[in-house]
Amino acid sequence: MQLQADAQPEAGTQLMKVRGMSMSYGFGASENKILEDLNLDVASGEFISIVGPSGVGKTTLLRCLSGLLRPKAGTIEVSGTVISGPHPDLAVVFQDYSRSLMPWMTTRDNVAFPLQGKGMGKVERNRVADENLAAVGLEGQGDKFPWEMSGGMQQRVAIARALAYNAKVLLMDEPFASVDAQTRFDLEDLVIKLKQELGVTILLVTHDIDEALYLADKVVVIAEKPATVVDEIITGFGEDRDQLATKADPRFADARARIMHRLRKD
Ligand SMILES: Nc1ncnc2c1ncn2[C@@H]1O[C@H](COP(=O)(O)OP(=O)(O)OP(=O)(O)O)[C@@H](O)[C@H]1O
Repeated sequence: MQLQADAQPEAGTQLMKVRGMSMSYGFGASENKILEDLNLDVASGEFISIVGPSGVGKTTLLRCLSGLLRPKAGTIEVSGTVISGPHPDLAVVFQDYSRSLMPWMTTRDNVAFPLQGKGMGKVERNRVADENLAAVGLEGQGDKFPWEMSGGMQQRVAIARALAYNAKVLLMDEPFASVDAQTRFDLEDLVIKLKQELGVTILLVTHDIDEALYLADKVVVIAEKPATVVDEIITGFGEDRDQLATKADPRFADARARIMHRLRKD
């Protein structure tokens, strides 16, 4: 699978830089401060999992990073440019695939649709869509409609759409929370493969500490109210990940204990 591997910036170069970011909902007496003075560095090719207590502001953080929400203070740089809204280098994959795919369009058309904005002709759009469907294990499925597919397959289509757009960073908000356990493991291994083969950078919000550790190069823990980054754990598991062996690694148990301890304090 080659796709856009060449289009990605050199691994390890800084791709996103967040400085002093604060976010709140409401104003004046009813202001609810969610995030405060949050800093984050994302290198090209890195897989970062974001964990934190329920309701702490993980989705709010991801929405700010994607440009869908505007922070109240601070800056977000993508590829050296401060962003103030959605950016072509960023693509979001939501938990609710059934609402993010358009049911009246075939899967090929769902993947190809955003490419119209890039001025690509129909033949080229369909070729790129089919290539990216193949990259997520859906070769030859382009004529199916989303409602003809399982939840896991639909989430693969949503990932293919983000890849087809040639995003440098995939921002994923609990993307596997609505599928069964085995499908979840398959999708986790799919994103590991996409990261390794395409060099795409991934930021994933999850409630699941094991998932966060299994997938990530770095786990970022956010906590407190308003929330900020309270811990960063470099997992150090390397490229070879296995659902059984990696999770049985003593470093996995140590890291899990460290995260749970940090979350219990909150
Ligand atoms: N659009 C909104 N308007 C007002 N308050 C909001 C809005 N969205 C979220 N909130 C509040 O902001 C806080 C953080 O919500 P957010 O969804 O970001 O947290 P989370 O960590 O992703 O939650 P969960 O763990 O339940 O997924 C919550 O108290 C929530 O009620």
